[in-house]
Amino acid sequence: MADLASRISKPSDAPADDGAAPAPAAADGNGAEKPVDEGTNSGLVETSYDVEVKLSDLQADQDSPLYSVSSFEELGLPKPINDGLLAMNFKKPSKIQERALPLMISNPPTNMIAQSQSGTGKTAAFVLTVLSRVDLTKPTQPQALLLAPSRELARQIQGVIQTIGKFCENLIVEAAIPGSISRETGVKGSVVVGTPGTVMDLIRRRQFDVSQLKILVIDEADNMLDQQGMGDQCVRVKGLLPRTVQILLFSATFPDKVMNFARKYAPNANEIKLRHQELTVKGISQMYMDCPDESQKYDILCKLYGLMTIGSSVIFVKTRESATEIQRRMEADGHKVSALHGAHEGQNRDALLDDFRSGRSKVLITTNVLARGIDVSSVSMVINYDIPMKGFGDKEPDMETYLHRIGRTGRFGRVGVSISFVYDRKSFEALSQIANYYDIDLVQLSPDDWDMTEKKVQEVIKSSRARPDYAPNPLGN
Ligand SMILES: Nc1ncnc2c1ncn2[C@@H]1O[C@H](COP(=O)(O)OP(=O)(O)OP(=O)(O)O)[C@@H](O)[C@H]1O
Repeated sequence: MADLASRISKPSDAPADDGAAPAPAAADGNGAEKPVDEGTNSGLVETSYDVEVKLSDLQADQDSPLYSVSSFEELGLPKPINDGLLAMNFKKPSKIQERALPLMISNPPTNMIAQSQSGTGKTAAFVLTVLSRVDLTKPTQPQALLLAPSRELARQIQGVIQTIGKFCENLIVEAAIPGSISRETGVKGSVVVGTPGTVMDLIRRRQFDVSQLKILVIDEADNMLDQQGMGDQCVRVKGLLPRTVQILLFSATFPDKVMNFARKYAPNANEIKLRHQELTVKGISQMYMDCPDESQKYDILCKLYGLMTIGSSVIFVKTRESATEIQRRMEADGHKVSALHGAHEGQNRDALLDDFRSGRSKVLITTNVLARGIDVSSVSMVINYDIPMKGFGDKEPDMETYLHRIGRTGRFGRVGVSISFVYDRKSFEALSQIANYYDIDLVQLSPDDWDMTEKKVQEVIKSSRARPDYAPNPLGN
């Protein structure tokens, strides 16, 4: 407890936007108050003034992971790819894009292990490399394979490739996730994005010809290569590919243990690494809620509901059962929430996430299945209802999962809030270790001072509006 105590700011010590994105440039509107969401019982109110943070300001700040000096044109990518970037309104590369792309697109192809904070544009970095390698005169010959840990992330990456590649004639991008590839035709695209199990099945059944693959990308690579998880499958997939394949491994986190394995998996790779103290995104204000005991967590969550619906929010819980149970109770209490986890059918999961992306649903309760990679820019709050733990018997805090979960907000220079619920010595100590590891000062919220809680959280959320120089994401998020 002492550790966490040294890491926290009491409500009166620090402004709510401590550690948030650079100072807001302007406030417009008159600050008039209006009810947040009729039909909720939170009684919270929303002030209507927006605050603008210009992306161009962030990209001029040398300390920002979005900083860069060059332009996409300088990379010399083919015109259809540059046109795709223009259509996305990507004006300048982020730091990871600027550093990694020249190394990845050069010839002869070299492997890459690349790390960069959540929401800083790793996807576009590897997607541009993939597009630069594909020969569009062979549209049905698989040439690039991208692996991701969840069907949602695979679908999202497929969408990004299709969007950036929309001017690349004959580009066919297929998703290799359960139920997506017809048994009769097999894989008939030049780019394939999938989950390892399905990809493995397709290759084994000879429905996916990998003989001409030039590039293998593994997103969330530390998770994918972990021997406790999908490591074996990724090793087997690689064993079936041509030996010359270029391997790109990307993640926001690379614990040392996995890094050693990653170096064997992608030999002689260029490496872009960060220290763990550099991993948190400034725009995310990290807070914690000091709950008196476990039974009160649910009531506190319901009290926060009004704030959660100002933008969109994700609530992370430990198990599928508790996701379903919290959804049931919140709905019974008149709140509108969705729950997405691995027990749902694939297509049901797709529909739930599509609703959340489009804003039709604003509060999503989920498990670690959506902790990584999912990019929905309107998410302004993440709640760790349960602190992420790992190891047999949940003995240690899961540092990586914490970072990925809170990274669902604060995407590409936006601001957001994360609130981690603690209620006993174990959860307190786990969060304290996380705070020490990443060198973060967590702001304490108290359920006994609801006015202060509301003020601190609202101050951040209010400033999380879309930037004026950033076009809406063509994926609709
Ligand atoms: N150069 C750019 N200019 C403007 N927006 C960008 C640029 N590159 C990426 N983005 C946007 O930034 C957001 C976050 O990017 P992305 O999803 O690739 O993050 P990430 O680094 O993969 O994060 P995570 O570690 O959470 O997977 C996306 O909405 C993307 O469209």
